[in-house]
Amino acid sequence: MSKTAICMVGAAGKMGRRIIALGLDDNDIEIGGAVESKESSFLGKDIGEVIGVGNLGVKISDNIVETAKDSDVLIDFTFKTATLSNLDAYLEAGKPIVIGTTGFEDSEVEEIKKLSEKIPVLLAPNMSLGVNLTFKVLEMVAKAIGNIYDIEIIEAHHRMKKDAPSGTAMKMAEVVAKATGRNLDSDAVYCRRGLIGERTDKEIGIQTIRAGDIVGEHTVMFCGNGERIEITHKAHTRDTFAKGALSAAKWIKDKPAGFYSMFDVLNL
Ligand SMILES: NC(=O)C1=CN([C@@H]2O[C@H](COP(=O)(O)OP(=O)(O)OC[C@H]3O[C@@H](n4cnc5c(N)ncnc54)[C@H](OP(=O)(O)O)[C@@H]3O)[C@@H](O)[C@H]2O)C=CC1
Ligand SMILES: O=C(O)C1=N[C@H](C(=O)O)C[C@H](O)C1
Repeated sequence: MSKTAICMVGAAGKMGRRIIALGLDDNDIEIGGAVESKESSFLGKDIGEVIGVGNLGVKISDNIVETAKDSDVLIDFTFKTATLSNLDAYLEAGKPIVIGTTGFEDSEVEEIKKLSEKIPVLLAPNMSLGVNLTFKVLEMVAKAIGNIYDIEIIEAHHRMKKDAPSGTAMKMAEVVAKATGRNLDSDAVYCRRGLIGERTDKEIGIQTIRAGDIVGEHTVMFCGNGERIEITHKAHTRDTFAKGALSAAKWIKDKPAGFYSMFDVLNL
């Protein structure tokens, strides 16, 4: 297998740093480029120096199109407004792209899907094997008992996370809503306070915790009278997501234009 050169957009961020560090340990990956925002204090610095592994000869740039020239695949872990404002540059770069950024509204996902008519795009709110397997388990459980038992989703993340609920929690909600014939626009309840009255059968509760350095935890509860099932995934390290992003980059390198997810990479 020939090597896959990656251009990391959001290179100095928490995920960008781990993807580059693990990429350096991977014989099938090369670091082709590193991109940060126009305002970044890291511009012009070597990404290897920034992540503490010594000079790699890869300077951090704010020019996506130029930087992507030395890469096979782009990887974006930034912030939703950054991803959306970079879409034109991604099209001009013309390389396959893996997007791990979260927080997109449905209309914004449609914008990303438009890009996938021209280039291969993989969008996934969570790149871990365990979470993607959990999506499948949730579909099965929700189909079996989701219309008899109450469904609640709880997610917990570190204090620096900017979007809520997490992209993973929203995907879990989407999976159980689809499996039980519900509509998140009308049936999702994001937090409760005050004289809220009895719970309805249809609602899917989605609760958010932000605290300390929690990497990422998701629990979906199916609660009946006399018992409950809790399906939980806990990420112990960001490397779990970073490894998934690198697998996705290798997988998408030779794919035709289209809209892909981690299910395609993992054959789920
Ligand atoms: N799919 C998955 O498996 C996972 C997804 N995520 C998601 O990935 C995203 C990033 O997470 P995380 O790394 O923790 O966040 P960070 O804030 O640590 O990193 C984001 C990086 O992107 C940079 N950035 C901002 N705007 C631009 C721009 N226009 N062009 C290039 N770079 C830019 C930021 O710079 P600055 O700080 O200067 O703004 C920062 O360095 C989030 O949406 C998160 O939810 C996270 C983990 C796993
Ligand atoms: O911001 C994070 O850290 C994470 N974000 C993703 C999400 O929003 O689902 C995935 C993971 O849980 C970590």
